[in-house]
Amino acid sequence: MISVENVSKTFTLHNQGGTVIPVMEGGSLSVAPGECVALVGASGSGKSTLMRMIYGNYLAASGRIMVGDVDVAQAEPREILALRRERLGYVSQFLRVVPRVATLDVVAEPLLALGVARDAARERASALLARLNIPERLWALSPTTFSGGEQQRVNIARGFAHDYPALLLDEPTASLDAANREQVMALIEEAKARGAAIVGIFHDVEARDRVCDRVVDVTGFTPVRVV
Ligand SMILES: Nc1ncnc2c1ncn2[C@@H]1O[C@H](COP(=O)(O)OP(=O)(O)OP(=O)(O)O)[C@@H](O)[C@H]1O
Repeated sequence: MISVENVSKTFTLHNQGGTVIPVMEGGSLSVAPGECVALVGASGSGKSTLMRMIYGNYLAASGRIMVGDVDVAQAEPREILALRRERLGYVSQFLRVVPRVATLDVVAEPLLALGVARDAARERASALLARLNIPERLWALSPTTFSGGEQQRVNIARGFAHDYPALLLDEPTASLDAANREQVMALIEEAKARGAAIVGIFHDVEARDRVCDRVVDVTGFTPVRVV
C-alpha cells in the first residue's frame, strides 16, 4: 500500500547563501495492508522528513513514493489533495484548529468532505469523541481553548473518522494518560485489522512494541557527511 523507493532529500537554505544540506539518501520502505511500521533513529536522523515526504508536504529530490497507485513524489497538487481526502490520513502531533468551528464538526469534517451525510458523519464523530473521553459538553465548542491533551485527542478522533487505507501517525500517544493511550492503541489495532497500512513515529516504546510489526531505522538513510 505504501512503498518508498530510493528517496533522497536535500534542503536549500536560501537565507544562508543557498547552502544545500543533504538529509536523506536511499530511503526505502514498504508497508503492506494491515501492517504498522515504526520509523526509528536518533533525533535529526530524518523520521519527520520521511513522513512529510510521504504525505507530500516535502518534495523528494528523487525516488518514488507510492501510496496505492499514486506516486506522491511526482503527483500534481490536486492529486495529492484527492489522495489525502480519500486514502491517506495523517495524525500530526498538534491540532491545527480553524477558529469558531465546533469540535464535533472538526472531527466530522473529513467524512463530510467525502460526501457522507451530516447525521452519519456526526454520529461517527460523537462515537470517537466519547471513546476518547472528550466530555459531551465540549463538543459544541471550538477546540481552540482546549488543553493540550484534549486537542491531541480531538486530532486523533479526526484522523480516525474516515477508514483511510493508509495512515501516518506522528507520536499519537504522546502526552496522553493511561486510559486514553489505551484507546488510541485500540484504534490503531482496529485500523490494522481492517487492513490499513500504517507508518508511525512513536517515542513511546511500549506502545510501539505493542502495535508495530516492524521498525525501520532511518539512520541507514542519513547521508554520510564528509568533513
Ligand atoms: N525545513 C527544513 N529546513 C532545513 N533543514 C531541515 C528542515 N526540516 C528538517 N531539516 C533537517 O533535516 C534533518 C532531519 O530532521 P527531522 O526533523 O526529519 O529528524 P527527526 O528524526 O524527525 O528528529 P526528531 O526525532 O528530533 O524529531 C535535520 O538535520 C534537520 O535539521
